[in-house]
Amino acid sequence: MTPIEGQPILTAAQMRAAEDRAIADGASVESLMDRAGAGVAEAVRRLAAGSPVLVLCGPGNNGGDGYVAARVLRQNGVEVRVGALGEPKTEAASAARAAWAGAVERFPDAPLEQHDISPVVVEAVFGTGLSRPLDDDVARTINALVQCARLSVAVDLPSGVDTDTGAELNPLSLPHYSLTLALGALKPAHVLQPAASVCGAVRLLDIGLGLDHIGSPRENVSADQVIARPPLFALQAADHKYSRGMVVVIGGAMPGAAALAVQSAMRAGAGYGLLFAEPGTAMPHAVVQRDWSPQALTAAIAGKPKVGIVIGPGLGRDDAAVAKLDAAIASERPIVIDGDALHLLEERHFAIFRHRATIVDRDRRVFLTPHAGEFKALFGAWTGSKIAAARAAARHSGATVVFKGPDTVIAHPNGHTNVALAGSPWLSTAGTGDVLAGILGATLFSAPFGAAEAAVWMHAEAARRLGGAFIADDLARELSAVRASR
Ligand SMILES: NC(=O)C1=CN([C@@H]2O[C@H](COP(=O)(O)OP(=O)(O)OC[C@H]3O[C@@H](n4cnc5c(N)ncnc54)[C@H](OP(=O)(O)O)[C@@H]3O)[C@@H](O)[C@H]2O)[C@H](O)CC1
Ligand SMILES: [K+]
Repeated sequence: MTPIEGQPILTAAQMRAAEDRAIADGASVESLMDRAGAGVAEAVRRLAAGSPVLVLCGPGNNGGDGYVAARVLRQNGVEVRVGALGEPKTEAASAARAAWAGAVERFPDAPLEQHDISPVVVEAVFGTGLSRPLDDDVARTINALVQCARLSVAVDLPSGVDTDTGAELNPLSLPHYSLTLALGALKPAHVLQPAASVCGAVRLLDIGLGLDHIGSPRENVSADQVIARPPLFALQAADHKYSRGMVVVIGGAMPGAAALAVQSAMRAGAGYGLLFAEPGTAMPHAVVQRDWSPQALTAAIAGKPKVGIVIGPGLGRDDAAVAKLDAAIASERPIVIDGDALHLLEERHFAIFRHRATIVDRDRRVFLTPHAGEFKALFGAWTGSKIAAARAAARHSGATVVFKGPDTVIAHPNGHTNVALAGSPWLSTAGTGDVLAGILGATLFSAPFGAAEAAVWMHAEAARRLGGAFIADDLARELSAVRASR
């Protein structure tokens, strides 16, 4: 079982293509299924620790994996029952069914009884081949058995989630599994909500598909990946405040939000933090404050090689805010556009696209950090996969889009897309977006690969270290330790 940080994410169609390639290279569906079933059995045997196991098998190859797992578990002395939803419909699954020497109970032929319940449930009903919602009685039976189990393991995917979008296909909400064993590669449903929550812990099982080349720069095969712990540049003896990067936060009507952003930038490692805010805003002494004017911005950054602009937190949406955004865009420096500034782009009739030549075509890095509401306002309503929506938005705008949420997706204009694992739910508190925008200002110059990925990771890591019930100010303070650990 492999942890999933840094792993590639493949859609159902990409999985089928990978399976076809492996078969063309000499593997067989049976050999892949044997490896998948044996891997599931080994993991379940260890975790079940002697408890009896119920394996639920569907009609396709996901069910085939289940029959193999049942056989291997029994060979290893585990007490196993098999429940099947109909007869196998594929050759490989039929062969696996035939090799299972025990009884096969049918479900959901009768209402559940107490004796149907098992402390350990292995759910191999549907995987990537699920094509429509589950029948109600099937969904109810699986839900009840999974909910009553002490340990529930989904084989490849929990039945009832859409592989590519992470949507739940049934109106009845799905139970949360203890563990999902992703076979061969992660799929979007393992990282996108709500399915990611249904999966519980996710681990990867290698089934011999030979996917090592995926994500490597030489191969143009799916670059979507789970964000991993990022490398950050180590400080050098000769570093000084400007070599570490200067972050300029342009604030406005709500100075507290801009203050959070600039402090976060400095605690995340920027050498110099400059805030344009209302006079008198309370701030650590290390942060330099200036009164706003476009000329003051030009003067402050003139001759400085590493300057990142963060605009949006607490900016407001009045005429003064519009003028500030225009000046920030005109500065030609890398820019993080967040919060109110995203609304200004949208209110100005998708000015991002009017501005496109100004913002993007000068080999400049532009980051848009919308949450779901801002994303919809900027790019329109979306359906289907959040990964696909973010990718289209990045291509369309020419900016890197950090589509925030419990499943933050980072999409680059070149099509590369990365997804963060679900972070702490305690991040759902006011001001944490301002902190993220500030961190991104700092990682513009400290992350050798992917400033946005590094920022999202540091943000989540600070939250993880804090535990729970923190406020955005605590998150900003915790960044010092997170940065020092990298
Ligand atoms: N990718 C690999 O290299 C390997 C994957 N393996 C496992 O195989 C599954 C995918 O197997 P597949 O047979 O394609 O699909 P499923 O087992 O998920 O299910 C398909 C069958 O289920 C029927 N179906 C679909 N939706 C429903 C529904 N709502 N209710 C009832 N029946 C449904 C479908 O019938 P259709 O009418 O839609 O044709 C199929 O009969 C993958 O997830 C891995 O677990 C193997 O290990 C080999 C290597
Ligand atoms: K399953």
